[in-house]
Amino acid sequence: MRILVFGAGSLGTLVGGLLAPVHDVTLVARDPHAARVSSAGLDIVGAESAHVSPAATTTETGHDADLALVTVKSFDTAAAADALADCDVGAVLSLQNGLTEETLASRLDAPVLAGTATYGARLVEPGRIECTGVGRIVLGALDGGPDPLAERVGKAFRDAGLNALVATDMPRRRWEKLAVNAGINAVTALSRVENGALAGDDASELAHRAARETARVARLERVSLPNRVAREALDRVVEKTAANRSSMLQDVAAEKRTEVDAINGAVVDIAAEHGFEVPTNRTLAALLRAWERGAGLR
Ligand SMILES: NC(=O)C1=CN([C@@H]2O[C@H](COP(=O)(O)OP(=O)(O)OC[C@H]3O[C@@H](n4cnc5c(N)ncnc54)[C@H](OP(=O)(O)O)[C@@H]3O)[C@@H](O)[C@H]2O)C=CC1
Ligand SMILES: CC(C)(CO)C(=O)C(=O)O
Repeated sequence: MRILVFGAGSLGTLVGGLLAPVHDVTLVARDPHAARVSSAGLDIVGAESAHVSPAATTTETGHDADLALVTVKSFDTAAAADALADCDVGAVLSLQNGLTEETLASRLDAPVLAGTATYGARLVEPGRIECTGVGRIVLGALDGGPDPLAERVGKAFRDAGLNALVATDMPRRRWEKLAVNAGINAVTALSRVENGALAGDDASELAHRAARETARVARLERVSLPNRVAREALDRVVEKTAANRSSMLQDVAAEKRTEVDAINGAVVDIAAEHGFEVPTNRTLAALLRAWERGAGLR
């Protein structure tokens, strides 16, 4: 399969690198990373190890591919979609956090698949990517149900040895992940604690409230996500990732823009479309945006 990875930073470089031994992979990345991969190849270290040689470029448009993986941060999704509109791609799959697929689908003619990724990735230096945890990629039709395209993509990923599952219930899975991220990411970023600190603390009640509100909005969107399921999913992730610093906490610590707009902000916006108020998500989003403005990031 000819696979274009649009936005090959941490996650995109890892997934593209793992796909490269079997597929024709092109990383669209920034220099000096793109130049280094082009000239000397890519070292994958950590929980996976390999030396691979995908193509790498900073050129955003004019590509021809069977599949485009979108791995830019959620706030760069619209720009990525506009660049992909000037490529010839057969299908698009987002592996991002937050609700980004709708932005892609509204700007692109190619079919857009939904995806979630729990692999951990960190770009150590140009040309060197660390796999910090072997997770799973789950993908499927954006509206749910069986999908031959998703099956083909899932098989292509598994052929390269990736842990990939094709699911027929992506709407529920996306909203469940959103509920987890709405609770854990925002609360850990604002209180500067590891995920495990949410267990049994006052802050855990706040995270649970954000997740419950998200589940309620999911149901308004006709996605079956009971509050209990969202709460249990959050508790499970807190337990399994207790030592993790959430991606949003890492962003805040590095003074980088966060993905709040596609997480808590998306919950607020979609709730508003239904005339529904989500005070916890609204407060968390307002605080994170205030911090971003103060840090000159928006
Ligand atoms: N890292 C991880 O372990 C995981 C990440 N995710 C999700 O995956 C997504 C990506 O995260 P992550 O990989 O960590 O983020 P990164 O910031 O490491 O990677 C995104 C990369 O895309 C680049 N980029 C943006 N626009 C362009 C463009 N037009 N042309 C070329 N390159 C571009 C960025 O460059 P620049 O910064 O210079 O703009 C950056 O290098 C997020 O939604 C995240 O939540 C999900 C699971 C795990
Ligand atoms: C699951 C969780 C909360 C793990 O830290 C995550 O997705 C993130 O940090 O973005």
